[in-house]
Amino acid sequence: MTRQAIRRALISVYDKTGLEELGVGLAGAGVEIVSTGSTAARLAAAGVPVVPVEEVTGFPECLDGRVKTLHPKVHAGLLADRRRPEHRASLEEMGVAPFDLVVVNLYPFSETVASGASQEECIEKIDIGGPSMVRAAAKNHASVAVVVDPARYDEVLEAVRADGFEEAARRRLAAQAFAHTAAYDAAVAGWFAEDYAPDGTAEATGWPDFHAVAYERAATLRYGENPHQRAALYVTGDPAGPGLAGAGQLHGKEMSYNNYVDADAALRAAYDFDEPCTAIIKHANPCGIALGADIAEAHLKAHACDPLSAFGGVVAVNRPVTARMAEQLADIFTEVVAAPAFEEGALELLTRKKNVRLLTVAAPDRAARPEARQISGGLLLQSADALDAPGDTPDGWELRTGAPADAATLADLAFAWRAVRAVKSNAILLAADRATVGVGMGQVNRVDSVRLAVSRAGEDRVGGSVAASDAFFPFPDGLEALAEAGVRAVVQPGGSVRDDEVAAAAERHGVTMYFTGTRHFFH
Ligand SMILES: NC(=O)c1ncn([C@@H]2O[C@H](COP(=O)(O)O)[C@@H](O)[C@H]2O)c1NC=O
Repeated sequence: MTRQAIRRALISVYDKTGLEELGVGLAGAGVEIVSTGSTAARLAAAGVPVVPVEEVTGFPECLDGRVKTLHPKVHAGLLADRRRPEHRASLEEMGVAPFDLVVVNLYPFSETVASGASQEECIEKIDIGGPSMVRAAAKNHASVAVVVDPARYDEVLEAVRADGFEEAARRRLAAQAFAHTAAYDAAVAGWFAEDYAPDGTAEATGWPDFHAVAYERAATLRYGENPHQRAALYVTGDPAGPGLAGAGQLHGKEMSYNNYVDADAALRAAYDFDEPCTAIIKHANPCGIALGADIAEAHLKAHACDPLSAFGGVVAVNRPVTARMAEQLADIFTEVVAAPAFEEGALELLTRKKNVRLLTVAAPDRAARPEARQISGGLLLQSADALDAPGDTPDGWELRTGAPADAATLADLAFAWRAVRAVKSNAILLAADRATVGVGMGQVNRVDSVRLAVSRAGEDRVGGSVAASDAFFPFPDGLEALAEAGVRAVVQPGGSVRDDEVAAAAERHGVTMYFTGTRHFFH
């Protein structure tokens, strides 16, 4: 059996988009329509002949709609495998007519939870009969076509005219249907697990004992981190929502796997600041982050940090790209520019470069979801590093050595402290005039990160700069190397057993040193 002619359909939809057109088309092709409550009412109002499901079941819809379609007269009609003579005989014996098409979409459970509705209301929006029909029809796709997406109604009408869906098409519809109910169940199970972990620990630990998030493929990428690796992009929730996965691409080549990784790091850095900020990233590390009076100035300063490394970089900004910034960018080979928007003049200038990828990205919703990292055989979850600890602003800092910093120095230290969060650990970041001048990243000891930051800044710029360290100095050597290079103020978490030795070194060199009491490792 390849095509399965569509003569009888069951329609029960919460989202009534396109319902009338579907009903009119089906009825016009002579399809008998069986339907539930308000779906049937909408169809009837549109002049579509419809058989109420109660007429099929001989049982009234009851318990406030909790039971409408949960009946053998419905489910036998959905589950009978018409390739099997004994199933056909059973249907005849029981007086059950089979369905060829099922069109269902479910109560909006996630939307109800997101609206802040009460627990009772959320529970009422857990669809039971809908998923039962969808799963039954999907299992029995050899005999039944199942449609869960109103965007497919045109295909349904085409199939009706073509004497039904091909078997392969029914299988694809079944795959979509099972993905639909799986995502639905993941949302319901996740919601329950937050409050009612079977082992009772969710409330105490803040972590549900079950974690499932449904992702849908949004793009197939040319390759992964390396050309021999396959890759794809998956999104959860709104495919055009906040953050990089929901970005719109205005221009340029297809995004690559590494473009996504770097653009994500760049957005993370740029959106850590309220003031106009530009972050330039290579291999997930910043080669320049800066604030400016406007975005063009921020870009100029960020680029000046390390023009050599900025070649082929990924740029993110937290303000619309202006024509002035675009002029600055025009001569710099840049892989990606991610911004909330591009002013018209900027777009005109940047689109002259064939390859540069221009992305519009709504501000990432950083604190909304736990961060996940895959490890062999498992997944680590952590709450986001939200930059909202008391020690993330100078008001919460402890002056450990030296004279209090003047306002400009304090502003540079505050900038360096937020910016160092975007640098892979061990991270040392040198800054002047609220711009990075030297970044030491990813070293396996802190003193090497210091040396790297100092050498990248160069003698001219390191003198008089300030430094931030993402974690405490375990020994005085790092602090000494900074002071000897000319750094005059340092901000770091503190908390080492050798804090006194580190402080003594800072005192000796006349370095102002603040402790934040909070740490920003980034691996
Ligand atoms: N209880 C049932 O037997 C049942 N059968 C279908 N539904 C759902 O009821 C909705 C359609 O109902 P109505 O046609 O009354 O608007 C659909 O979202 C469908 O998934 C049911 N509702 C909830 O479980």
